[in-house]
Amino acid sequence: MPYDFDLFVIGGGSAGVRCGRIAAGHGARVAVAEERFWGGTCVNVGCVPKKIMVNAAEYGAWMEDAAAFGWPHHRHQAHDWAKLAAARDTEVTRLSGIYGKLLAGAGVTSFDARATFVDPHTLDVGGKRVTAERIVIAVGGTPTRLPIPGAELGLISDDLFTLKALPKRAIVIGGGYIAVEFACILRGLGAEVDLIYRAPLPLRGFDEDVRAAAAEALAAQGIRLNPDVAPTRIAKVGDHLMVSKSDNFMREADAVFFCTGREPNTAGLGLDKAGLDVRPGTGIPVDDEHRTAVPHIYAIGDVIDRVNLTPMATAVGHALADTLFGKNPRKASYENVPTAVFMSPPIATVGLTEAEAAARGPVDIYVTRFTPMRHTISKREGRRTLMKLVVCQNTQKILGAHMLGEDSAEIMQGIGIAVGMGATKQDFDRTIGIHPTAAEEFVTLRTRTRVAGVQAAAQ
Ligand SMILES: Cc1cc2nc3c(=O)[nH]c(=O)nc-3n(C[C@H](O)[C@H](O)[C@H](O)COP(=O)(O)OP(=O)(O)OC[C@H]3O[C@@H](n4cnc5c(N)ncnc54)[C@H](O)[C@@H]3O)c2cc1C
Ligand SMILES: NC(=O)c1ccc[n+]([C@@H]2O[C@H](COP(=O)([O-])OP(=O)(O)OC[C@H]3O[C@@H](n4cnc5c(N)ncnc54)[C@H](O)[C@@H]3O)[C@@H](O)[C@H]2O)c1
Repeated sequence: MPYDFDLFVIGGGSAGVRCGRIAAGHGARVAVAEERFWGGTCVNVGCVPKKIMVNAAEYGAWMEDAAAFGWPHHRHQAHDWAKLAAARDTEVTRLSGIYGKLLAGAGVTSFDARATFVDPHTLDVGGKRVTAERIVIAVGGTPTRLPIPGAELGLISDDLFTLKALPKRAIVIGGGYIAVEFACILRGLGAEVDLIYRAPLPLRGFDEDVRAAAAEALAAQGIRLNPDVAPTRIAKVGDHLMVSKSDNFMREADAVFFCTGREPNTAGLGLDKAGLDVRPGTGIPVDDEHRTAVPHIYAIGDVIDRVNLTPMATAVGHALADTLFGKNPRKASYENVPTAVFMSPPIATVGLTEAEAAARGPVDIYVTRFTPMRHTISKREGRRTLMKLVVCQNTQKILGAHMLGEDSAEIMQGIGIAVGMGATKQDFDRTIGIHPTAAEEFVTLRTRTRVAGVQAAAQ
């Protein structure tokens, strides 16, 4: 039976647009449906508007730093939220438009509509029946709220980008990427911020030294840290909100943000009609070729809930299109994915944490902390840089590199190439530094700080 399309992609975000565009470039007849905004989360309510706001938040402190370098101190007025919002929205609209145009340019048929399964090869696309030989599910995820009384009074990450004004006092619940980034944005723009998280340190999953340094940096910029707290209730008291838990913990604010994770957008997609049995709120299971349990249906990006990052989504979408239509079967690797948390100062990392590496065998640990040159002059508190290398004792390969400090994300991209190529500590040591930079510390870490993982080796 002839199908309307060779490939139908559900979702016009990072993963879906790349997959559809590349498949069309290989000559496939492709359609992509997007129900909300072209470019998806990254462009509209994620990486892009977030990074613009991170930049905005940093400028305030830089203006103060500049005074120590002889510049007049100009920070007499409060930040102009409306001006920032307008500039941000203009950029987001521009980028979202580019995503739409990229598809049109590649010859993809675009549907501005929601797509749901009717049967394994048929979709309802905004009321129209469309068939496809292969289907890629790239529907992303949605922010979640905690199931506590008053949760509906709280905001989710999308809401930061539609707020009309900076809340004077904000509570951010969560200790992950979005929570710490949002806490720094709000604080940097002038809000009083409480960060409430259930663990002793924020950023579970990151290296322990980095987590401790992150907590220090957050506190130094005036963010009130509330570790080991799982809130149980939000209530409206007069014109403000109160977050509480069962003992006498209570915090008041004008806005409460839930930054407590995201869940895959599988609800109402008709997966059962496609023959897929997926538990609500969980990622769609796929094999290592991103094939679901139904062989002609694939799932990529945040909807599989594996590594929820834009470059991972696009890499996988691209590889899948090359595999299916480009006569170039290949996989994007989930190993050694570099990542950054754009808090202030940012964290960037690639490879294994000390704990992960030590569980596999003996490792040499190199750690350094220092005040970057800019802040020996500015005297700004809480800007100490942390750099760390985790090195396999047997092979001397770099298993992990971690940094908290200014420009860490820019620095870690290059380190990621070296780590991915299997660079050793000796390769790092023989590289000539660029002076004077913070980055040169990565190639001048001469003294081992400690050894870890000896117990794992003994077992
Ligand atoms: C606040 C925030 C900040 C982030 N910052 C970063 C960052 O700095 N760096 C980074 O690498 N990652 C970041 N991320 C993560 C990144 O945005 C995601 O990993 C990435 O967008 C995932 O792409 P995707 O294509 O899988 O999903 P999405 O981009 O979410 O795209 C899915 C699309 O599918 C559409 N859709 C859903 N259901 C249907 C349907 N039935 N029919 C039609 N369309 C449908 C949705 O509207 C959406 O546009 C951030 C995320 C958030 C929330
Ligand atoms: N800079 C970046 O690359 C970037 C930025 C933002 C988001 N992202 C991606 O988006 C994903 C989602 O971000 P996120 O911050 O929403 O998720 P996350 O998984 O990073 O953090 C969720 C936080 O919510 C907490 N939490 C979850 N359930 C809870 C509960 N019942 N009670 C109390 N706390 C609870 C967790 O402990 C954690 O601290 C990230 O994992 C990341 O992959 C990336």
